[in-house]
Amino acid sequence: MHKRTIKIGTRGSQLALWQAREVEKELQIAHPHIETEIVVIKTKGDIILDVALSKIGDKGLFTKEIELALLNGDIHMAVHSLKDMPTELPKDLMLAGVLKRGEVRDVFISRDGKPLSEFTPNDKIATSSLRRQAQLLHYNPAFNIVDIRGNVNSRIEKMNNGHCDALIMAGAGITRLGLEHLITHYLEPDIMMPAVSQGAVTIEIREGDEEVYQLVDSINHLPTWYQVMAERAFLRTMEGGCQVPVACYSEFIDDKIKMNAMVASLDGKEIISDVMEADSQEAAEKAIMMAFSMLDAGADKIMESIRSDE
Ligand SMILES: NCc1[nH]cc(CCC(=O)O)c1CC(=O)O
Repeated sequence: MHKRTIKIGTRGSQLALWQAREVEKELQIAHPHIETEIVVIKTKGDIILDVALSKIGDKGLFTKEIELALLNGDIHMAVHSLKDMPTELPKDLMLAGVLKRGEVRDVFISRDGKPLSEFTPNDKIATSSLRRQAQLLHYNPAFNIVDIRGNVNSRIEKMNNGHCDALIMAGAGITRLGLEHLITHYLEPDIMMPAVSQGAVTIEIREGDEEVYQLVDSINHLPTWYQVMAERAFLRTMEGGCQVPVACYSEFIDDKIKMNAMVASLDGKEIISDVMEADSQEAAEKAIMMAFSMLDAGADKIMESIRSDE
C-alpha cells in the first residue's frame, strides 16, 4: 500500500500541540499504516497579545490562518479547541469529528491558595472572557476583575508576577498541561457555567475530502459529538453574531443529554437560564427551541443592550 503523510495543522501553544498529538495518537491507533505530521501555524491571536479579546471581537482569531492552510491544501486536517470555533465555518470547511470530551468546568487558581468565597474587592481576579466576568459579578458585584491575555503558561506567570491574585481558567487546559497542582478548586456550573463546547477538541477538514473524512470519522467520539453539536446549535440561535456572555453545561443522564444554559448581562445583574433534556439525536433541535424560549424570556433584551454598548 502506498504511504501518504497526513498533515495535521495546529497552533503552536503547548495546549494546542498536546491536542494535535492526541489526535495523531488516536489516528495511529486506528490506522497503523498511515504516516502523520504535525504542522504548526501561527494565528493572529498568537501575534496580537496586548489587546483585550473582547475588544478585538474577531471570532476567527485563532483559526483563520489554519483554515487558509486547510483550504490551500497545505494540511489535511486542523485540530482546534472547539470552544474557539465560530458557529459558522468558512465555506468549504466542516467539522468531521471530536475527541472524547475532557474536563468541562472552569477552575479557580489563586496565587496563595485562597478560595473564591474568601476573595474581596481588594483582590484582583483576571479573565478576558465576558462570560466569566458576568458570572463573577453576579456572584459578587464588588469583585475587582482585570483583563489578561496570553496562553495558559504566560497567564500563570503574569499572576505570579503580581498582575492579579487569581485566574479563572478552563480545567481542560490546565489538566492537559499537567498543571492540576495549581488548581485551588473547581468551579461548579451553578457559580461559573462553562463556555459552549468547553473541554472538547475538534478536527476540521475540507468538505468533500472523503478519504480524510473517513479517517476522522473513525476516531469521532459520538456521545461528545451529539453533546457539543447541540451546544453549538444553542449558541448559533442565541448569538446573532455579537459577543455575549453565553454559557452552558451538558451531562449525560440515563442516556439522555441534559443541558443547562444561561445568558447574562455584562454586569451580571440579569441572568436568563433554562434547562432541557433530550435523546442524543434530538438534542440539537431541542437546544434551538430552548434558545428561542430564552430569547423570549428576556435574553433578546440583554443581547440588544450589549450590542448597543459596542
Ligand atoms: N479561550 C482560550 C482557550 N481555548 C481553549 C482553552 C482550554 C481548553 C478548552 O476549554 O477546551 C482555552 C483556555 C481557557 O479558557 O482557559
